[in-house]
Amino acid sequence: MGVAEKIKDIEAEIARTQYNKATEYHIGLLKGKLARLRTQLLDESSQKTKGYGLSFDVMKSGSARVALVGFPSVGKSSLLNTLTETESEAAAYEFTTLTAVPGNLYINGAKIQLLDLPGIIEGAAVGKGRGRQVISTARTADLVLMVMDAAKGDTQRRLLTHELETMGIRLNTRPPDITIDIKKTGGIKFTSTVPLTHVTEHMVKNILSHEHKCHHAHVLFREDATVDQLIDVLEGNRVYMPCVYVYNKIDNVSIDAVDYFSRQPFSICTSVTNKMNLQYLLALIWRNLGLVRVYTKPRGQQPDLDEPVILRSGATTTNICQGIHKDMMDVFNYAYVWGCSVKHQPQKVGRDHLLADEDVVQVMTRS
Ligand SMILES: Nc1nc2c(ncn2[C@@H]2O[C@H](COP(=O)(O)OP(=O)(O)OP(=O)(O)O)[C@@H](O)[C@H]2O)c(=O)[nH]1
Ligand SMILES: [K+]
Ligand SMILES: [Mg+2]
Repeated sequence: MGVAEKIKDIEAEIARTQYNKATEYHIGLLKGKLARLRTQLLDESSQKTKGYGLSFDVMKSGSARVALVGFPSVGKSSLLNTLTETESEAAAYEFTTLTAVPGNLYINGAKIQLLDLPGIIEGAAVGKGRGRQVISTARTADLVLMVMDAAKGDTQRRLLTHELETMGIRLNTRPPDITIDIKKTGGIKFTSTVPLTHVTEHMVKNILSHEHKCHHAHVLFREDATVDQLIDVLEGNRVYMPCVYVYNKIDNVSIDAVDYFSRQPFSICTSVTNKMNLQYLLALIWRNLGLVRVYTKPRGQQPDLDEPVILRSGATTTNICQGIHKDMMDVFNYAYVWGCSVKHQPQKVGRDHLLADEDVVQVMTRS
């Protein structure tokens, strides 16, 4: 039996087993086995491409990458054509787009890569061919735009989320707060700092020893995590990224449907053909990428507000200095900062100061 068939078997067994206190242990082990097989499947396919990964060969460019993922003919290419200078063929038949097509978005002075991808269908993650390649490419993005046909909305969202999860993508959530420290001896030591309602020590030990052949480790739970979250930590090949759910073609549905979709978490309704809500979409993309604009101010001059330096959230004074000149940190003394990251305007800060969006920074070098 091939790996894909084994996966199907276990999925079917999990689906037909009713979840309760008596079965949760068994289901936990099955999930562990399933995760192992899925990782094996991912590894196998990347070996075939000589460790190159499965993804489409498109260079990253700009400050971030946003991937368009969705069923065929939901309007991904039409969206790329409307928001960027790039032309990607759009048409009324399914699977019009056959490869990855990059375009540039300009938001708040930042250049962001928008990546059009072929449409995918249910089973893409375990099937052969382009579906896996699409999701592998989505794994390299900083944000996923899940584009859907509002007339089919909720089902598409559920099915696609499952496909992405199968390939190790976790949307709109943080990595679980679990640490697993592999040891040489001493057995498995299990501790938690909070009461656990989803897993037991027995289950954790069994998943570690059966599926991972790990018999000596310190396991620490700092949150009430589920068995799926434990498996995510054990498998270790997960990517965590934000996702915006785009319900497109709202020109085709009732106002009640629009109202309903708009209220779903991380969601937006658009009509590409009628250019409805596209400005708000750009604003949502910006917010979810968490980029930071920083303006530099030369001594004795006004800051240059037309040319922000674009940094990732979590950027410090050091990062902006490195952006100005590679040897800047050698002569860095301190910096003055104006903006939301400081209490006093300006405030003197050191090299590890955390910058906020729209801060102004004046670097003072050692004389
Ligand atoms: N009514 C309506 N039609 C739209 C909208 N956006 C796109 N379309 C139409 O939907 C069809 C498919 O659009 P594409 O942009 O090719 O869709 P796609 O998701 O890129 O499709 P694939 O590349 O085949 O996966 C085209 O006929 C578009 O004109 C919209 O907002 N409303
Ligand atoms: K199409
Ligand atoms: Mg397309």
